[in-house]
Amino acid sequence: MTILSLHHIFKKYSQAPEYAINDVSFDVKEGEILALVGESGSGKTTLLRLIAGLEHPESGSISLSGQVIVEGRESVPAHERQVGMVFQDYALFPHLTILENVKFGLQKFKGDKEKKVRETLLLVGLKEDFNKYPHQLSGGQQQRVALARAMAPNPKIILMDEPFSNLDAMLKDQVREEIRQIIKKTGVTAILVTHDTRDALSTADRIAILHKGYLQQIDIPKMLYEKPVNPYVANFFGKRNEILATPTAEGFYTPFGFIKDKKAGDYKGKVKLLFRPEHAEVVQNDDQQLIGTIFKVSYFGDHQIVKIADEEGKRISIRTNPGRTFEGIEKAFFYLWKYDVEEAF
Ligand SMILES: Nc1ncnc2c1ncn2[C@@H]1O[C@H](COP(=O)(O)OP(=O)(O)OP(=O)(O)O)[C@@H](O)[C@H]1O
Repeated sequence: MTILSLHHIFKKYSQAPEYAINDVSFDVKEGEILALVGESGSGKTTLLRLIAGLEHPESGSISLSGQVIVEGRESVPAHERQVGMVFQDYALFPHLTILENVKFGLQKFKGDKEKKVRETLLLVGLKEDFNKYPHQLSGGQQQRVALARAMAPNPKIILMDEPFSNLDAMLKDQVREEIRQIIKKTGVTAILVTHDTRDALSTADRIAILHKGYLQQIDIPKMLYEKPVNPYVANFFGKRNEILATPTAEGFYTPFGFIKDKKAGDYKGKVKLLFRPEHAEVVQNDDQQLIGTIFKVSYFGDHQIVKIADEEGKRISIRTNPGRTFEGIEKAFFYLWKYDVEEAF
């Protein structure tokens, strides 16, 4: 069931020459985790603030839980929207204890506040002394307190702005998984803003990609990765290799050799063959169609990237398993098992 709907939202800041948000529409389902991704300035934070009621659009409407909260310039004030916010720097009050910080979010709560605070802190996995102050906690623990404070009043949706950006790389992987589990356990709907594609891919059920205030695509991670609707989306999740090729009725001539493919007959001018490093395979047998010079092999623990150059020195990258050795090997045979074709000019 849909819990949040945005319809044709436009937002322009008064001093800015361009719209920060351009005709953005999408729905979020109940219990879903949606990641808003995009490079700096793409409009992620603006969109989050529009949903929270901290900014107002020029036009468009937003509904939350069946209630229209924004209709053009008319809107329900932020504090009446039942939206929980987790800020990038957690925004915990330094002079309040963990318990008091979470209790602060419950000012309008009618029941036993103390009990609710303790229940929520346990829910987010905090077993610490609740009378500690924020500075006595690790980054990951502070984030849980911020999440508990946002969740305690039972909001309809939780909005998280760059929730993982203050954590170091080691902690990040663990915290991402924990936060996802907590959100899923409670069944709350969440939108998180991130510029890190790994955050989005590992935490979200669906991902929305923004570029210059325009929504490019919203879909499950696999679809964004495998079926990007445009080159911007395709390149957002890691660069793709490009090989310039000449099509014939039988296949594509490339600087690395000939690729048999009847599909080539559909093209007239030069084309680009686009593929990700994991969509090609380096092989030992020399009856393969493609060959190049090994330029560099980089080891990353769980995989290796082999850079292969054509005669002019133009390189492509192929991912291989970490056990392969390339010592003393000059030439590599490879094939592409999946690629897109685009007209080159
Ligand atoms: N208060 C403001 N006044 C004027 N322009 C603003 C304001 N806030 C944001 N903008 C502009 O609106 C656009 C979108 O900004 P926004 O902060 O939403 O992007 P973002 O994707 O969240 O970026 P970042 O990842 O850097 O936080 C940018 O061009 C930005 O310069």
